[in-house]
Amino acid sequence: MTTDIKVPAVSVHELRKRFGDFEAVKGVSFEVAPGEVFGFLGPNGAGKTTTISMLCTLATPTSGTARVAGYDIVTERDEVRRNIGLVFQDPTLDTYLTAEQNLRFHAELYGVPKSLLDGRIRQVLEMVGLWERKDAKVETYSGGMRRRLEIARGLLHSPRVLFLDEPTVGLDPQTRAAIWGYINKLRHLEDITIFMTTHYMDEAEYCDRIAIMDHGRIVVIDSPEALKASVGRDRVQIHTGDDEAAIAALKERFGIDAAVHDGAVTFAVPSGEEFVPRLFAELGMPIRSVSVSRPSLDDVFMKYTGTTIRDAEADPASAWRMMARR
Ligand SMILES: Nc1ncnc2c1ncn2[C@@H]1O[C@H](COP(=O)(O)OP(=O)(O)OP(=O)(O)O)[C@@H](O)[C@H]1O
Repeated sequence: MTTDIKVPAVSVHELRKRFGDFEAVKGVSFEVAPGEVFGFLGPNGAGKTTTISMLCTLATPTSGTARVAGYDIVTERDEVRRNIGLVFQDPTLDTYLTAEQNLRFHAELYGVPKSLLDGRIRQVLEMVGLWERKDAKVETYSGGMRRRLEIARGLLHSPRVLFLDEPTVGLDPQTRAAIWGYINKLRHLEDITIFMTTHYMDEAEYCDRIAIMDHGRIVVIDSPEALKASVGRDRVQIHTGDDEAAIAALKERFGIDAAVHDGAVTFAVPSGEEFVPRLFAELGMPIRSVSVSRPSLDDVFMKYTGTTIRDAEADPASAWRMMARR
């Protein structure tokens, strides 16, 4: 099998996974270039973990094909496994061992050459800021430190593709920021492709490209910038003394449908800056403040899935509708 650098890091063709009567992944196709940071975004149950598990050879596809680091995920499993690193949602560290012992154990499994091992352990532990704590048992580590150690372990055997399934879920904002700091450092230090899933829109911004997955399908795939540009509408929020009256006036005078979000009357227009002077001149009621924002990835998610990622997860009725649509 070739290891030519020009081979896509990940290439997927019509991949499907069925559990009994339920098809969790309904024929997805895409490619990830070497060196890319690629993000899978989508609500709970969209099929992200199932897809990533197939790519990591932990689940067998029902049909379709995929290659990771140039190797087939069904017929060349061992080669795929040797060339990938995994950081999954469920921790798999041995907590009664020290950080260094965990790494040595992993290195043995992956056959990391002994001559390289000491230097490599130091390098990955320094990268995630745990070198000073290498001799402490993992059971004494905080949740954030454990996640950092898992990232270090995922990198130890110099994989060509690192899979991260929700690397920051359940962590506080400071630790999330630190983990992203390591991921960004990685891009510069190692010749590696990063494939990750996330629920967090702010994290998706760091990716070179994002695939939005919904109900087992990829609904759109592009860079965060291109996706935001594709929304084509700005978000305007105004504060007035009477929200109901403002919503009625927006409808009557401009034909705009507005609603209250985050305590402000909110609506979308093609060009917010051009609209604001007209708003002040023609709304016919006092406006206390106004803000205009460019589309965010939340707006992108709304455009392509018809719901916000928070609503999709929080609202049982919408969850039910999503189930019914399947
Ligand atoms: N082993 C299994 N048996 C039956 N159904 C499964 C199995 N694994 C996953 N599913 C179902 O497949 C769908 C997709 O699940 P998956 O975990 O891939 O979604 P996800 O997008 O990763 O969601 P999350 O963000 O919650 O991890 C879900 O409806 C899930 O219940």
